[in-house]
Amino acid sequence: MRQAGRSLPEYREIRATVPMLESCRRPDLVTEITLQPVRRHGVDAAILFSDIVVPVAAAGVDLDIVPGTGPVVAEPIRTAADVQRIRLITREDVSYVDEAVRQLVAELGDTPLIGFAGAPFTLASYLVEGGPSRTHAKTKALMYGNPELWHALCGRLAEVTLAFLRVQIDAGVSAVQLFDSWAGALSEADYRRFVLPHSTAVLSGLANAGVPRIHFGVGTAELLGAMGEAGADVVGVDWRTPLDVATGRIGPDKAVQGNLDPTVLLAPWPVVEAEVRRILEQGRAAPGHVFNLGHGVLPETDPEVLTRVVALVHEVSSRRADQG
Ligand SMILES: Cc1c2[nH]c(c1CCC(=O)O)Cc1[nH]c(c(CCC(=O)O)c1C)Cc1[nH]c(c(CCC(=O)O)c1C)Cc1[nH]c(c(C)c1CCC(=O)O)C2
Repeated sequence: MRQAGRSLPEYREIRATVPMLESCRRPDLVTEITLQPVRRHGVDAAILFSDIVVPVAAAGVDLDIVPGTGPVVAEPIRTAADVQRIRLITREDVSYVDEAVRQLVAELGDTPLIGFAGAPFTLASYLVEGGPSRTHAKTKALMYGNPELWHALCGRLAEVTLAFLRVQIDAGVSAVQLFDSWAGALSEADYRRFVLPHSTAVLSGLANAGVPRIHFGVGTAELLGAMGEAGADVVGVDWRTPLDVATGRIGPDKAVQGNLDPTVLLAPWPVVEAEVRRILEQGRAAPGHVFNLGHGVLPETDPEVLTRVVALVHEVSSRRADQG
């Protein structure tokens, strides 16, 4: 998720003079920004500072990340010729990511680094719409109206994504997360027909890579089972579905990640504490639970509250470990 960064003054200071995409392409800044939440909060893992559109830009798509809006594409992808414009990427195209990951792995020591990429549907939505969309109307119109072109686009995006994740894994990340943030816009039937094959191509392509794979979306209560089938080891759950219910849908053989509502962090501490404890309890239904928010940290979050949440999660889990 766009997580800790935006709430931190030290992050805002760096970003005050450097545009988002440029900061993702400078290994020194990627390293510093990635380390900031680890230093400040003592989280158990670092998430690489990058963005889901970084590999798409490296593949030749003219785009920018506009503050307060998100990714904006200069010429949206709508035809077969447009799909051809998305090149396959090599390590050289994203050498700054390769370099940043190597630097980070050296600096982080025992703290694992999580790499990531956007999943084909969520990337396709930005590319087809030309920017963020509430309804994903143009994306769905293409999907329903020209399935052949849709599958060509998602097939190409799956190849780019797989190549991007392989670069990160070769450089040393300990786990990867595939973000299908907007998959919750689809019915399960449409998800299975139009999206699952492409997300499966990415996740199953990494089956022998030796790192755990996390698959995340928002508003995916009805899709949790299908998203688990895409081949992840861990399924991310937003705050709408309690983790024990989610485990019932995903099945007993996969871990879960989540699922604190990011807005709860704006509430008084006793409310936050009760929610964290409830989530840790309900997470016990799964064979593993990665405590996290259900989506990204809101920029107005008080960083002190985040530090306190991390400490509370550590306290509860170490007490549990003592009790066997
Ligand atoms: C959908 C999506 C995007 N980017 C991402 C997703 C999938 C996860 C999710 O659903 O949150 C993933 C992402 N983006 C970013 C990270 C790195 C981890 C982190 O620093 O938190 C990660 C994992 C940096 C970022 N990516 C972005 C920021 C904010 C840039 C800033 O304002 O400083 C960060 C830290 C920009 C971005 N990039 C995107 C959006 C919607 C935005 C926010 C636009 C806004 O509200 O201003 C696309």
